[in-house]
Amino acid sequence: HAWGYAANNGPDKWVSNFPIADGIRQSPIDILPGGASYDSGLKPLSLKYDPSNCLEILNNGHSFQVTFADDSDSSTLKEGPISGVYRLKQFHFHWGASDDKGSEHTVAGTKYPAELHLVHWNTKYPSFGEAASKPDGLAVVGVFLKIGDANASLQKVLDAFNDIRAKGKQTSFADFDPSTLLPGCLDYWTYDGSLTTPPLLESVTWIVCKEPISVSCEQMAKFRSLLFSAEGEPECCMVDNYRPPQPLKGRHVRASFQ
Ligand SMILES: NS(=O)(=O)c1nccs1
Ligand SMILES: [Zn+2]
Repeated sequence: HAWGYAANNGPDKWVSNFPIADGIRQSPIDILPGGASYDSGLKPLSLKYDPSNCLEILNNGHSFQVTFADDSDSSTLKEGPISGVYRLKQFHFHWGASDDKGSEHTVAGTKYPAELHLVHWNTKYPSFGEAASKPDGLAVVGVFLKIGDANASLQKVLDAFNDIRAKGKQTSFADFDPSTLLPGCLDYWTYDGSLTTPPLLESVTWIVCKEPISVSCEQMAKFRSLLFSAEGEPECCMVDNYRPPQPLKGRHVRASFQ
């Protein structure tokens, strides 16, 4: 049976099919602000996204994902801790069954109700697939979600959910600017890590924003209305699709701020 987040196929079981699960640069991690060292050499993030690159939204059975056209350098991440140009491929979220859990990264043990991942690949490689197997191949920007005011930008994404309730469903999704999902302050922590879902490849430069964005509890309920299951299968709510923090194994976390 394929990997998932249930007791029989969840994060503790992934190592049997993906031994790198016990590797030396696995993600997510618990970020200890006191343990991160300020690096004045870290540049501000340069994120430039073109809403016309937005293609579709899909339920892939693990999360929902908004995919972007990545055949040109019109939606890119530059600077920050990385060198070169990385193209936006997709963004997706991880969330909990209740507001007390759901994020993958944690901050001094604090779990947020959800976490946004904006996935970019290094254009020194020919494609996402190629880049995903290289140590400097991917850069993922992580943004925490915190319960508060409803998020108008996020609502545009949630309004598409009726068409993608079940695994394998997708629908067109156009003219969305993902930068409207970023916090006002782009201070970040950064460390070398991995994909947090199988194949768990150790190819990700993680860039985790210190400042969360807001989400209302009604909007969180909408996340939880999606299904892990496909049409015609017994309904299984898509919740708790997060991997818990992994051992740091001697890695250093750097901060872009003091
Ligand atoms: N959750 S993640 O951003 O590390 C990711 N996993 C697979 C593709 S992108
Ligand atoms: Zn993710």
